[in-house]
Amino acid sequence: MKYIDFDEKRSMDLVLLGRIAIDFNPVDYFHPLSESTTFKKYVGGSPANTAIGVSRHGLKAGFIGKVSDDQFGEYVVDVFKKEDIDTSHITKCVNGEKLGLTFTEILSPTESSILMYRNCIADLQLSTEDVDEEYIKNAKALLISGTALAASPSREAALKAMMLAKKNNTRIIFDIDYRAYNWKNDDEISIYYAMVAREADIIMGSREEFNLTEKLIEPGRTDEESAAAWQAENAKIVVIKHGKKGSTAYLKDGASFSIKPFPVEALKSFGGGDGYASAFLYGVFQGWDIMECLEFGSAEAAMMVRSHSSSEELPDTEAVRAFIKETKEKYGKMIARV
Ligand SMILES: Nc1ncnc2c1ncn2[C@@H]1O[C@H](COP(=O)(O)OP(=O)(O)OP(=O)(O)O)[C@@H](O)[C@H]1O
Ligand SMILES: O=C(O)C[C@@H](O)[C@H](O)C(=O)CO
Repeated sequence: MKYIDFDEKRSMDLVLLGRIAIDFNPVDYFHPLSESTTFKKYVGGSPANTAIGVSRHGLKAGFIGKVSDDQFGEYVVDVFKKEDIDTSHITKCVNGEKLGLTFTEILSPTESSILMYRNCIADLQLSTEDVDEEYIKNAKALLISGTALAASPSREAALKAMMLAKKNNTRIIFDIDYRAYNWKNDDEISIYYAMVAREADIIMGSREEFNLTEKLIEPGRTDEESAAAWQAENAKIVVIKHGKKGSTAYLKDGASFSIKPFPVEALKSFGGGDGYASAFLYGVFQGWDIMECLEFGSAEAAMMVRSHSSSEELPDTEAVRAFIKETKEKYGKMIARV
């Protein structure tokens, strides 16, 4: 069942816009960051992780982004090329801006935090000249990561991409993806998040992220009220995530479907969201029933919270299927559904 009417003739499935960065995750985890001495380097940044995730499922993905003109910029672009992601619209900074670095602290499976180095940052230098109408026109969908809206000129670049997507019938996916860094205040967050949420066909975020989006419109909405309000605009699917409590997809006809997280022994509490988005969106592109999309998303998210990276260990389609099968054999068929 198709929830979103993608133009199947287009060569690219999904173009993602936002940050590519680097994660340094401690090898000596379960210690405070101040005590960790050894880190493993991975591609990071939510939309970059999701680009890798959907590409491993076989979607044809491209990326609009800005990287540093140095060895780290080369590293992330090389990883994308190996992952078969189109890098033709990733450009280099010309004024020495640097790629974002994220040092992660994994204190315990449930207590993680991220320390981001995002001053003079490459990804927020993306500008309107970097956004090409033909590229967006050739894609079935555009995913905008909310952090791209945090500051100019990236903010205008993201809004231009959104406007061109609208004009060319490219479906818009909004991953709210809130990161406190680089935002000036909550009013700005609400102004720019709401602008994109109004135009989006699919909106994905946590309750906190919907609260930030709705601050200047109507604070205090329930999940049902949020879904109905965005569906009165353009949204066909609204996904609201509640971390370990699970997540719910709301459809335009008023129906809602919920899923619990798959039981796993987590290593860290971050990285699940991008695995979730990769697998859920893959299912939507395949025209699966919404419950199958949710199950796939929840399964891949669980696989990623037990992994050390948020990118390198993203699974392919067969691996997610195998994980679902094993988990159901172990815990019973309906374990994942609310
Ligand atoms: N301990 C856990 N065990 C299994 N699944 C989990 C666990 N924690 C989170 N998940 C899964 O990951 C999904 C996304 O988690 P969360 O709601 O924290 O999103 P997020 O904030 O977007 O994540 P991220 O930190 O990756 O940005 C959840 O909906 C759930 O399916
Ligand atoms: O920039 C980020 O999104 C943080 C990342 O470094 C990390 O990959 C993550 O938290 C994934 O959601």
